[in-house]
Amino acid sequence: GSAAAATDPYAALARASVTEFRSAWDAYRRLAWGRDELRPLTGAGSDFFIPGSTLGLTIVEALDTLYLMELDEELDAGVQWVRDDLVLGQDAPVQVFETIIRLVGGLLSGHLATKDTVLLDRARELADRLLPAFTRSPTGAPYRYVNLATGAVSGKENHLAEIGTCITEFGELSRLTGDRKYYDAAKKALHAVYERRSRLNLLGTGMNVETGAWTGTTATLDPPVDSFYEYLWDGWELYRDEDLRTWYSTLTAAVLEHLTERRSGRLWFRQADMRTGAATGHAQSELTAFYAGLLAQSGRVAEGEAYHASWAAALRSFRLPPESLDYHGMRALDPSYPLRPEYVDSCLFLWLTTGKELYRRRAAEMFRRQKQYCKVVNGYTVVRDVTARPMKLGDLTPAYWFSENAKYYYLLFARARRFDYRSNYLTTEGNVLRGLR
Ligand SMILES: O=C1NC[C@H](CO)[C@@H](O)[C@@H]1O
Ligand SMILES: [Ca+2]
Repeated sequence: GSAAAATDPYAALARASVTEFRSAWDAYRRLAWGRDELRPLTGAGSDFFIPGSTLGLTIVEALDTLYLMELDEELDAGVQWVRDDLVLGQDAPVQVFETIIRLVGGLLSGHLATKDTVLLDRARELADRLLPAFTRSPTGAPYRYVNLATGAVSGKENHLAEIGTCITEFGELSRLTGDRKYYDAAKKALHAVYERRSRLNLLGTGMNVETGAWTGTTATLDPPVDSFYEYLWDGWELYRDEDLRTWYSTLTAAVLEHLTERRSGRLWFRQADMRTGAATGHAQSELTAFYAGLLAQSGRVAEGEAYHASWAAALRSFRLPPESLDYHGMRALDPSYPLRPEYVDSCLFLWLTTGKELYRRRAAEMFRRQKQYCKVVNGYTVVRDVTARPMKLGDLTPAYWFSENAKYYYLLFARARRFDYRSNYLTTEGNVLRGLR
């Protein structure tokens, strides 16, 4: 290779990131092609959205990763499956949030990568089937489920992340189709939550979308709230909607005032009563590790770096991040590791924001541990208990692994020719909506 390759310490990791992706992708193609997800130990497929049916989840989630890795034959096979075999009008309820971030987002990034208009048509058809969840809601906050064939809605008690994580996928659809109804529905949902914030500008965890009553009054960054905050900032970043920046700034100031906790010099985010601010818990989900990247992207670089350092310290106690930990004693509350991407998600965006090699080194360490503990004959599998020796493995390759982990490692190590490292946007599911070349 060129002289540069000889001196690039990440060239080997770049090649390895593609090799590891292919081990899982080839196993999926061989054993579960067209199914939502792969069970790598049993070598079977599994259903994510509708029992006994498929929406081709892993194929749709992998489309832009295949494009970035220049695996164009594989990409063509995936697009062909969407054109020939993806059936959307299924007479069954689907979870609106998961369908938007995974399928609408995956179809849109696949369209932006390939310019294939069928992928855009499918994204629009799917969004039109999901819209009744928003338009039938008295508050504008969407119902949790909608039947893709009949438009029947259900699940009036919904969570904040599920209510508020759609404005970038829906906004992109409005931009590409010229129809603002998608953006407007997503913004109305965000506002339905924002206008019910407490006097302290704190939010709860869930809402009755018919009455607007809070169903959970604990203020937290953990799921099921997490990406609500992410999409306020992202919506401002993509569409320069001043309302979204105001809502993000107001709510983030309250989070930093009432939820930050320093423990043994480490920065964490506790649970509190949304009305009084009184501390009510000190658990921390691994999913909240995304917040380190969001803080840095939204101008709070020091806090973002400090928070990522807390998770790097946690990784020195645990070989893989537990799903949830008690940061008062660094005890695993949920010892599973379902191949979560958030720690590496933040490595990528802290590296892009600060330029510090530290974040590529942390990502490389996580890549090595994922390979050491989660790699099996048919690709990668989840871990049921990271504290057991040897680790107890589960039997699933989550579709987000193809859209997130694998993509983030590649972008961090490979100097991807098809990615604009200076100007880009990735959704909470890792779908690239800006910056594909
Ligand atoms: O925002 C999300 N939450 C859960 C998954 C990854 O942990 C994934 O669907 C997405 O990143
Ligand atoms: Ca996410």
